[in-house]
Formats: sequence, structure tokens, C-alpha cells
Amino acid sequence: MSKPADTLPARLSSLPEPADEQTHTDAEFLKALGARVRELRERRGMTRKLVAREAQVSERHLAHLETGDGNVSIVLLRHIAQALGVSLVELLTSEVEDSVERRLIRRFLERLPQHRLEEVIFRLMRDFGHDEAVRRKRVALLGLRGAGKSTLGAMLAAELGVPFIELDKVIVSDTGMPISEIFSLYGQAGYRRIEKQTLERVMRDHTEGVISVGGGIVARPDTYDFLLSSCFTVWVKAQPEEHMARVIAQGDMRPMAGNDEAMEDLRRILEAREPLYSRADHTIDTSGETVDMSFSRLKQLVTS
Ligand SMILES: Nc1ncnc2c1ncn2[C@@H]1O[C@H](COP(=O)(O)OP(=O)(O)O)[C@@H](O)[C@H]1O
Ligand SMILES: O=C(O)C1=C[C@@H](OP(=O)(O)O)[C@@H](O)[C@H](O)C1
Ligand SMILES: [Mg+2]
Repeated sequence: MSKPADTLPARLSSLPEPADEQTHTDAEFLKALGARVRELRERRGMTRKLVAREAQVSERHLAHLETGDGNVSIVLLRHIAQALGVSLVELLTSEVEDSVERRLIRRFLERLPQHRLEEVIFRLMRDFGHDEAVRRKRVALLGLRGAGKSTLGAMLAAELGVPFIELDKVIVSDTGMPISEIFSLYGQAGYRRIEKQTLERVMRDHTEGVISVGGGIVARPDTYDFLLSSCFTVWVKAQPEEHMARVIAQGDMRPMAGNDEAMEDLRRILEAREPLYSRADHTIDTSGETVDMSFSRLKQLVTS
């Protein structure tokens, strides 16, 4: 049998009835939601009229929502979130629950134009995706054929006492096919797919090492971003004429030799890839240098 209210201790009798309490919290929630919608709208410099039009709600309805007087449907709320360029979750999460840092980061990102976001992702992945110390334990050499990746990479790995991994050799051994056959069977896209999977596995298996990757790895942004964020990367560079001379000197007469246009093609490829290769942590230009000279510079770069 329950006690009459007037016999309850004062502390308990002053508490609101559960139903009243619920109404109160609901009202608070709607008020906070309204304030958040308004704040986001104002931060974007959008008028109520504009948001209402884009979200396909009446201006009156939106005004009610903003003052905490309207209980909007979830579907309309989704439209409003879209008009404001945020997710439903973001709309529902009160910023008060966020740290100052998160709030600042979010505001900073909101102001950045869409085309800069890719660069932000890359930088975040590179600088924070892996512990910087861990990343520096894996050195990746990239650049066009004949740059000296295999030559310098083997020397560096021996010097550091870590494994030397040539990504194309791993692919050949995994597939049991020479590179040329993989290209002719699966095309460039197929090769790049295998290359991506192989790189991911190599990264899982090796926390340290020197890795030499094929010049064309930059063709797939996701693979390249992954490489940049997982390794300390060095672009091994040379003049187009030297690339050509070295490859021919190795006896490899494939695509470049015996063709008047080959030199021109090589220049074009190098030029087109320059902005991509430049994203590496460092560049060493080996033009006009002996192997030993380039190696001592590479060693200094990696060990300093
Ligand atoms: N400064 C230099 N640095 C690296 N390699 C050089 C240099 N000068 C000449 N070479 C020669 O160039 C060739 C580079 O070939 P390789 O290491 O197979 O390049 P990649 O693996 O980048 O295709 C080697 O034969 C090497 O001896
Ligand atoms: O551009 C590429 O992806 C490739 C370059 C070559 O490597 P090197 O640059 O070591 O010669 C070799 O791995 C393969 O033909 C794929
Ligand atoms: Mg090589």
C-alpha cells in the first residue's frame, strides 16, 4: 500500500512526478536542438528562408523548430540536416558534449572548400595515421624506372640491417607470373589492384624494412596515400636522359629504347608525375652522381 504524498519525506515530495520530468527533458531537448539548428544556419550565413526552401519545409515550421516549439519529424530533420550540410548525428549531438578541440577542428573543416578536404585527409593520415616513429622505420623508395630504387634500396637495407622488399618481386612471386604477363592479362587496373593488396600485406608483415615500389604506384590515389601514411618516403629522382641511359645500360630495351618518341614519353611521364612524387617526405636527385654519392646522401637523410 502506498503512503499518501503528505507523509513522504520533504526531499522526495519536492521531486516532479515522472511524467512531468519527462515533459521537461523533452522540452529541453527540443530547445537545444532548435538552438543548434539556428547556430549552424547562422554559421553558414544562410537565411531561414533559404534553409526552409532547400529542406522543403515551411519557414514557419523551421522558425518553430529553432525556438524549440516544434516537434519536427525525423524525415524533415534529415532534410534540414542536408540543407545545412551536416549529418543527422551531428545535428543531434550537442556541441556542449564536445571538447573545445573537437569543436575547433569541426569549425575549421566546415570553412574549408570541398576540394581542400582531400589534402587534409592525406596530411592527417600521414602525420597521425601511424605513430611517426613507427612510420620512419619503414623507408619506401619511389620514382621512375632506372632511378636507382633497387640499387640504393638494397644498400640501405644492408646498412640498417633490415629486410629489403621489392614490391614488384613480391607480386611476381605471389602470382607466379612475370609483370608483363600480369599487365597483358589483367591490364594496368588489374596490376594496380594486386599491387594495393600486396602493399597492404607487406605493411602488415613488416614493421621495419626498406621497400622499393614501382614507378606507377602513384596512379591509384588510395594505394599512394596508404604508402605515404605508412612509410617514410623518398622520391629517387634523375633527369629523363639518365633514366633512359641507366635502363638501357642494364640491357633492358623495353618500352623506352629503339623508339624516337620514347624520350619524349619519358619526359611527359616524369612531368605528369612530378606533383605526385613531390608528396614524398624527401627527394634525392641522383643526376650526375655516382651510386656511392647518392647512397651516402640517402643514408644521411634516413638516419638523421
Ligand atoms: N647515382 C646513382 N644512383 C643510383 N643508381 C645509379 C646512379 N648512377 C648510376 N646508377 C645505376 O642506375 C641503375 C639504376 O637501376 P635500378 O636500381 O634497378 O633502378 P630502379 O629500381 O629505380 O628501376 C643501376 O644500374 C645503377 O648502378
Ligand atoms: O611503374 C611500375 O609500376 C613498374 C615499374 C617497374 O619497377 P622499377 O621502377 O623498379 O623498374 C616494375 O616494377 C613494373 O614494371 C611496374
Ligand atoms: Mg627496381
